[in-house]
Amino acid sequence: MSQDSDSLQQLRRDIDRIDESIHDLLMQRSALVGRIAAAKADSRVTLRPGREADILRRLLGRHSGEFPKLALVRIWREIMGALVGLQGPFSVAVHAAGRSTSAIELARNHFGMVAPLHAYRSAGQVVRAVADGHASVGVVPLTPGTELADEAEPWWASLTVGSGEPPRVVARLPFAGVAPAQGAPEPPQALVIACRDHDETGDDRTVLVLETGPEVSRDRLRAVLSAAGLEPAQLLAIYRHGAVWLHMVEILGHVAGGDARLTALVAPRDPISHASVIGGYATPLSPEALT
Ligand SMILES: C=C(O[C@@H]1C=C(C(=O)O)C=C[C@H]1O)C(=O)O
Repeated sequence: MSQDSDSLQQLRRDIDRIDESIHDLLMQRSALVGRIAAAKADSRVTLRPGREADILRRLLGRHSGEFPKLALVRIWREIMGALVGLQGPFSVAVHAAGRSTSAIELARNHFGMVAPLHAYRSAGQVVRAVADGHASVGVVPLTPGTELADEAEPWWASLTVGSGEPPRVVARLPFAGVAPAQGAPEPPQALVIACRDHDETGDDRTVLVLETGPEVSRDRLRAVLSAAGLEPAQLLAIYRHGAVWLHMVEILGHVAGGDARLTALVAPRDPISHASVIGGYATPLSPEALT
């Protein structure tokens, strides 16, 4: 026979009642899935990263009380990951570089426990798996500021070409990251690709690939972008290949492919000979937004 006090027993009955309410609502939320899937019948990809970001921002905006925001985000990531998987086939291709499991962890944390993950040995294989429809989305590790020279073309360069609905960058992980512990290395990051365009959310970043001649400094590139009205947020990677340099750059805001500022970038006297939008994403939540 339990020794717990009557008041504890009563509190536990309250918790059981609340759990059942949460559970009922979860089942109700899931019951909408058929209608949601039907409304997307003409779309190859059911995932909507922009909508998911809107939901999380809205909930965090109304949140109060003791329950930790990070835990709130994690619960909703699990719910949304499960619901995407109920709308049709959904799988995640991950570039598991070397023995590192960090991209797999990022993918699990974002897409939840239910989504099947498949590890690939190269980022190029991940892009192909997504392009061919073998995977719904791909997760490729990102180390901002990466410099590559004369190796095989990086995966992101291949997103500038392709017809039909080629893979595009649609999210940056972690969407809800925590600040690294003091002295600890930068936490792992990744980009998510899928065969659809990013939906504007009102707080977004755009990823551009810029082609220049050699010896274009970061400062020069920043100046040229700013002069064209595009605010560079971060230089994500550079690929130096003989006389052709490719730069993957993150821009503040949502920039559509046909934006006049992109045309202005490729002016005859400027160092940029080609500019392509390869995707975009809802700006990830800052660690401050989660405390
Ligand atoms: C339910 C939808 O499909 C997916 C699941 C979502 C959810 O569980 O809220 C949100 C966006 C989509 O990734 C939707 O598009 O609204």
